[in-house]
Formats: sequence, C-alpha cells, structure tokens
Amino acid sequence: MTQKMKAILSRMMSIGASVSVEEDDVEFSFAMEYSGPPVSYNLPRAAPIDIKRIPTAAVVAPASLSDRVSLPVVQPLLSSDPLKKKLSEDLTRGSEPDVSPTSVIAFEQRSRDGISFRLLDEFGSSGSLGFSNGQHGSCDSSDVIDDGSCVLGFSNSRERSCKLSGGKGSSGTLSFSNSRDDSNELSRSSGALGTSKSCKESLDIVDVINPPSRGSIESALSSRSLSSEISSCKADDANDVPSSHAKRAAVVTFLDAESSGIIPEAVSCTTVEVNQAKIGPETKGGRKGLCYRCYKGNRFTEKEVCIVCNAKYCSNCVLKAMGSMPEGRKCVTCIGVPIDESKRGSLGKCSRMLKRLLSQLEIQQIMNAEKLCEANQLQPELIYVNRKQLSQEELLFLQCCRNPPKNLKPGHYWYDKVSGLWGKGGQKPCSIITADLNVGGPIMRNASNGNTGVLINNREITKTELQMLKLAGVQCAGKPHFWVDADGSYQEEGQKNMKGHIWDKRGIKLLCAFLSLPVPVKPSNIRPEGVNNLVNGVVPDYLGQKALQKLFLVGYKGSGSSTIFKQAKILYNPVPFTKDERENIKLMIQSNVYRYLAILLEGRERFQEESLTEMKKEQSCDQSGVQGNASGCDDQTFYSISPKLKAFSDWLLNFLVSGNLEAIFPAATREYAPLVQELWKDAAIQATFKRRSELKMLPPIASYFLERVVEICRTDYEPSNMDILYAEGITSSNGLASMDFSFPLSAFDGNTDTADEHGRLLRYQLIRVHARSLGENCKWLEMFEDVRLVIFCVALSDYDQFCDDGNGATMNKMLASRRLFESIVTHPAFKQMDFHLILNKFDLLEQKIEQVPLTVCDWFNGFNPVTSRHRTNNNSINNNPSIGQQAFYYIAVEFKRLFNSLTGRKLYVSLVNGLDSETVDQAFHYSSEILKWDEERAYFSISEYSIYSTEASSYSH
Ligand SMILES: Nc1nc2c(ncn2[C@@H]2O[C@H](COP(=O)(O)OP(=O)(O)OP(=O)(O)O)[C@@H](O)[C@H]2O)c(=O)[nH]1
Ligand SMILES: [Mg+2]
Repeated sequence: MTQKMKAILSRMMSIGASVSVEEDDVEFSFAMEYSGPPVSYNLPRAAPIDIKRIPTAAVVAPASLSDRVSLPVVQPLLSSDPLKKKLSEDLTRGSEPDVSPTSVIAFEQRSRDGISFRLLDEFGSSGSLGFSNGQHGSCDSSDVIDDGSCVLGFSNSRERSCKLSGGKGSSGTLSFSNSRDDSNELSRSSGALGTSKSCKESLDIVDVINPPSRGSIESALSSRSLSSEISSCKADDANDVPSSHAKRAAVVTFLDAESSGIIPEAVSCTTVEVNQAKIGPETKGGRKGLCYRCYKGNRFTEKEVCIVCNAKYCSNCVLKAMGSMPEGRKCVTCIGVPIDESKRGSLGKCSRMLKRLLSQLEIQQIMNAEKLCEANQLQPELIYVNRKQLSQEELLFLQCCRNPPKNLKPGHYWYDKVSGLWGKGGQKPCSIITADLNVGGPIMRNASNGNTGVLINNREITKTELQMLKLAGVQCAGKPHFWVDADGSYQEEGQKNMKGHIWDKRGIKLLCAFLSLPVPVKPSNIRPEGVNNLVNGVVPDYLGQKALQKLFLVGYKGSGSSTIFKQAKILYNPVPFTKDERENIKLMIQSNVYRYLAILLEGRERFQEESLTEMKKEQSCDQSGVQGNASGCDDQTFYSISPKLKAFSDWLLNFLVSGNLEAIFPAATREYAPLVQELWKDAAIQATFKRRSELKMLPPIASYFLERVVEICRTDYEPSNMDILYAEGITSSNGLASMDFSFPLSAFDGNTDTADEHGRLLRYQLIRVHARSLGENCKWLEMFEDVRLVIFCVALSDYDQFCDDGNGATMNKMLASRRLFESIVTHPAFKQMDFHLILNKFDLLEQKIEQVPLTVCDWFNGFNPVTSRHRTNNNSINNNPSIGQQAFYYIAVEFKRLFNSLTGRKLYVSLVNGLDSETVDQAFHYSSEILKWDEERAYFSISEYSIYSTEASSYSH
C-alpha cells in the first residue's frame, strides 16, 4: 500500500485508527453500524467492537499487484454509469442503442491532491461516497434508496471499476479493492463487507434476503455470524466450474488487525459465491440452458428471466437470486438498473413458475412494482423526436394521446405533426399517430432518408411512399411538394385548392398493407397504451357516438380534483377501479398512512419536549427553596415511548425528513405491521392522536385512515370505494388521468326532457391533470387545445391555509389558487374556452368559518356577512343563508369578477362537496349543460346571445 493510499485512508477514517499493513498487501474491511429500524424478530447480538481492533480481510492466496499504484484523477462523469454514457453516445450518433442504461446522478468534487470523489445520488439520497484512484478507473457508489446510512466505495486500480450500490436497507457498506482488471460490486447489502486484491479478480458481495436489521454489521465484524453472503473468485479458477456462479471454498478471511492469524471460525467458512449475472453458464463453457445460479437443469427446465440482464433461474434459485423483487423480476444485482428494452412488452406478465412459488397477493405486488417502479419506466431523455430529446412531459403527452406510437423504445424517431405520420429515424413511416402533438423539434427534410425529391410536409418521402402515392393516383410528376393533413386531404405547395383525400382512394388501404405502410387507425381501435399513471380501465367506445366532449379538470394542489375525478369514476363507470388500480391505490393509502404516522410521531416528540420543559420548570420551582436546580428530574413523561418504538420512530422520521418515504414501500408494510400495531396501541401515541388538531401537517382526512391503521397496514388489506375516495391522490405517480363516460340511463329514467336526452347521448372524456404537470407558465396547456370545457377546482377551505409560493416564501393558498386560475384563463390555448369553477370542500368551509373569519385572506377582506337573529337549523340558500353559504357566494362572485375582467365572459360556478357524490353528479350535469348552451349559442343572433352574457348571480345552486 502506498503512502498516498495510507494518507487517504487515514483521512477517510476520521477516528484515525492506525492500520498496520505490509506494502502492497492490503485488504481492509469496514462496516458501519446499521441505523435502520428494529425488526420484529430476534437477531444474534454482536459484541461491541473495539475500534482499534477492526478486523481486516486478507486474501488466502494473495496475488501480487504488478502495477505501481498512482493517484490519477477519475474522469468527470456527466452520466454516472458507463452504460448510460455509451447509450447517450449511441443516441447522439443516431445509432440504435445496444446497451441497457442505468440512471444515476453524479455529483463530483475534486480535491487538491487530484483525487476525485463522487457522490452519487439516485433518488435524492445522500451519504454515498465513491472514491476512486486509478488510471482510467471509475468508482461508483450509488445508494439507491437512502435510509440515512452510508455507503462507501474505495478502489485503487487501473482499467477496472469498483461499484457499490446500496439498495433498500443498505447500511454501512464499505469496499476496498486494489487490483487490476477486476470489477468489484456490492449490491443492496445490509452489512456487506468486501475486500479484494488480485489481478483479474472479481469480487461481489450480495445480500438480499436479510431485511435491514440493526446489528447485522456488528455481527459481521464480531465474526459470530454474517448476514451477508460474501463471495470472491479468481478468474483462473473459473475453468473448473461450469460458470461464475459456482459455490466454492472461502478465499476471504477476516483478520483482526492486531491479532492477525486468528481466523474467526464463523467467517472462514462463509459461503462464497460469485455473482456475474450477465455471464451465462454457456459463456463459461457450461451447457446451454443451465440455471445461472446452481448450474443444474437443461434448456427445457422452466426458468424465470431477469428483465435487466436476461439471467435465467430455476425454481429452486429464483427467489434466492431475485430476493423480494421490489422492482419485479430482477436479479438483486440488477435492482435500480433500467430494464432490457426488448422486455418492455413482458412487464407485469409473470411466469407460471413464479405463480406456483408465490401467493397471488405477492405476485400482484411484484408485478405492479415491475410495471410502476421508476427504474422500469421508459426514460424520456433516451427518446429523440425530430432530433430533439424528449422531456418527461412530452413523453407523457406522447403516450397519452388518443393514438400513441406503439412499442416506444429508446431511439430516434421522426414525427410529422401535420399529418401525424410517425417513423423510426431514417426509415419510412411506421404508423399514423395523433397529429398536432407538441412533441420534439421541427421535422427535417431527410428525416426518413428519402431520395425521391417529392416532399410531404417538408419531409422527402421514401421510394415506397412514392410508389404508394402513384398507385393511389396522386400526380407526382415534377417532384411536387405536398401538404397532407391528418385526415389525408392533400394539396400542392403554393396552391390553394385541395386536390383530394389520400385515404379515400379505393384499394389504398390494401395497397398500404402490401407495401407495409401505415394507414389511419379507426377511432374505435384507438386507446392509449403504455402509460402507467393513466387511470382508465374503460375502452372508449366511440362507435356511433358524436364527437367526444373533452372536459379538462385541474386545480391547485389539494383542491380535491382527484377526489372529483374518482367520484366521476364511481358515478359513471360500471367498474370504477380495475384490479390494478385498486392495488396501486392500496399501496398509496398504505404509504400515506405511514406518512400520517410519522407526523404523529413527530408530534409526539414535540409534545414530549413540551411536557419535559413544563416538568423541569415545575420541579425547579418546587426545589428552588431546597437545591435551586432540577437535576433530579425524570425524563419520562406521558408522551414517552419504549426504546424499541423510539428506534422505529426515529427511523420513520428520518424518511419523512428526507422526503423519501415512498422508498420503503411496499416492503415496509409487510415487515413493520406488528410494530405499527404496537405503536398505535401505545398510550403516548393515542394521547398525541387526541391532539391531532395541533398537528398542522396532518390532513383532516388522516384520522379516517389512522383510526384503521393496523387494518390498512396489513398485506391483505383491500380498500373500499370509500377508502379510495378519501385517499389523497389517484396514483403515486399522480400525473395525468383520463376516463370516458356518458351519463347513465337511470339518471334520466322517465325524463323526456330533450336537454337531458342531449346529455345522455353525448360521450365525455374527463382529463384530470395535476397542476404541477403543466410546467412553467402552464406551457403544456397547448396539448389540450381541443378540450371543450375547463373545470377548475378550488378548495373553499383554503382561505386560511398557506403554501410555498415557489420562491421559498409562504403564500395564502387561496391566492395561489387564484394565480393558477389566472394563468390558465389567460393562456392563449384556452382563449375562447368556457370555464366551470367548482368551489369544493364546502363542508370544511362551513366548519371553519365559525372559527376563522373569511377576511383572514386579503382577497376577501370586503366580506361582511349579514347575520340573522332568526336562523333556523335548516338554513336554505334563499332564506337566511348561513355564514358558510354567504362566504361561498362572496368567493364565487370574486372569481366571476376576476374571470370577466380577464376575458369579458361569464364564469359558471358550482358548489360541491367532493366527498358527497350527489353534489359532484350535479356539477357534471351542469358541465354538460354549459356545453349544450355553447352549441346553441352558435344559432343565436348577437342580441339573443346576450342572454349568456356575464351576470354575477347564477350558480348551479
Ligand atoms: N372534507 C372534505 N375533504 C375533501 C373534499 N374534497 C377532497 N377532500 C379531501 O382532500 C384531500 C385532497 O384531495 P385530492 O382530491 O387529493 O386533491 P387534489 O386536487 O388531487 O390535490 P393534489 O393531489 O395535491 O393535487 C383528500 O384527502 C380528499 O379526501 C371535500 O369536499 N370535503
Ligand atoms: Mg390528489
């Protein structure tokens, strides 16, 4: 070991422990103390470790390090993973990518002595440190899911890489390597500890099965038991085993630095296993079709395949190799890595073998995770349309449009916005998708590599297309430039008259099929695909329908727009929520209830501190006459909890603080349900719950779920419609949701009113968009130009609430809502659009206004309610309206005035209680009336039209 290495090591070890090692013969193994929550089962306790006697590892048959170690600087990595880097390069070159990318955000810092530190943070986690010292070497350390613990990688070599990644529950992972051409990898370890030093050696430490447990690292160090599998294998030895996954005798031993020579028994016989999932048995000289782990079986043995690296496992090995499958069917070493794109079609489709091995519920959870987890989603930055990299929003809009491209994969595409033609970069069109999508850059003349001289919408068409045009009777002499619309109508550039419709020509569709060219898809076949957060289980039935009336539902966060959307599903969909949706919502409810629990725990801490201060004050008063201090004060209060619960509480609060609570699901529900139960029954928590009105972060709806926290945290919990309605949000990703509906017959039974008849015949598409998905200045509203009506949702109870104004300052929520309203109303795309304002959460307004005057919101400081002495219990809106009703009128008028001042038109308003289906139903019927009036307006003269002009006193109530 060189002096520099020593210096680095001692700098890393803030404690400055002395390390006695021989030159060039170093193995260090460190572990950090596990800091996760307690587990509900017993673990062997570890003796405390003397920090000066940290065990180190030695290789039994050490190989000499031929290269002199120097300390060059690691190249700065823009893209953290070499695979991803390669992929980006491929894409930039315009070639098809041939590697599966991984996504890691890298933070790099260079120190003065030329050593590069990289802190990689994949999901907002911190505490991971990659430390590399080698020519052309790279060292990655990615803590995929931060649980507040530290992952540290240290490597010193040439031409090789060292990678550490900690997944769920990883804690205190440290790897040292000093070798050449080797690759070290620690993955998802809880207490994994590794060291290697040999030429062309590979070291891999894997621990999957053990859940995060306090003491696992200690156990490893105190050498009584290892919670990790430690593996190491020399490449030279690989020939005598069928593959790299072979079990072999331990070659890593743990030595106490000061008593070297004493090899702890438990450690020396640790199972050793090499994990190189990407190298199959056949590559290593074994037979094809063997299991990648046990090397048994043949090609006919049933196997499950990793969706990242294609490693195949037999039924005996699959669970060991894939662990708890938090991202679906992936080897544990592949967790966090994007999937092999050729497997995208099989996401969520599990083998019969897995179905036999796991319960139906587990399968459901795993398949859902496989479809929904972030790592498995298509990455927008890997898709280029007309040479422009897509943003998240553009990808979303592309996937959610009426007729999206099929089998979208990373790569280059071209898109003709005018006609809707879509193709792979440099190839003829492969489909016709929805036109006019604001996705990608402008189309290039050579987009499809055409060489015919004939242009369609600025793109030089291919020979096959020209052939098709000619056979369809389109005059192509003189290399004309055509403009082709989405409906197939075409005209020549510079000429005003339409020449005809391409798709109307007889036999054209057959011809296109023959030439493998796309034809427009029938509306009845159109259905969004591949979008996980699209909550739409119903196949739209456009046949025989009039045009779909699009309703655009939006509101400031927390306004209740998703509740209203869910109400619509319950009201108008025969099967409101599919199995998948229920499962997603269940996970969301469970994750929310943990969040509420964490808020409760935080409250408990606060209340405990308060009562301790009180107690100390009282005691110091009592004793002031005698001693004058309160040193004898007992720290136990009414809000104290047991050390075990305290540890769980600290762990949960850590996640809350880091905003990373989602990271522990769904595994946490299974693991910690008994602790939740214990916690919930604890007197201190019950006492805190009683004071829930003092916990600002706890939404009012939280008590509905918290009261059933134990039931909800169970794996077999099935949310009722009511639970789904009361839950915050729609799905965890919460982006865009759409549903098609028409008003059910029953609502019109016996009603011959033509207006209702009109409403019943129409079909509607309700599109709910999260305000934050609209982007800066609501720029993505352009995508929704074809909507007929905007339903803007405002929570009446927001008038005394505060939120972040986007610049770090606080802002009244009602004013924030008004700001969003103004941006949408004045957006050029919605210039002539009708607006229907839903004033929601009327029930909360009525409760609140008795305590907090409406005038606390500056905008409403003119509110001066008339109080009647003769108020009855049963107030109606017309006679003796309650203060709540008057406040509603006032707020409605303020919004109407605002709308009129911005547009000169009338705003329609409804009073709604989102949790009451009747008011929501009424509001949607009112929306359909507004659309009908809009149609009728076209038939009126200007003077007649004035009946629809602005007046501030018409409500749906
Ligand atoms: N009491 C009461 N609660 C409501 C009403 N409408 C919605 N809620 C609750 O308010 C919370 C927020 O409602 P959401 O529908 O998620 O609001 P959102 O507009 O989707 O908000 P974000 O998801 O934050 O954008 C949920 O817990 C709902 O159950 C209502 O009329 N009365
Ligand atoms: Mg919501």
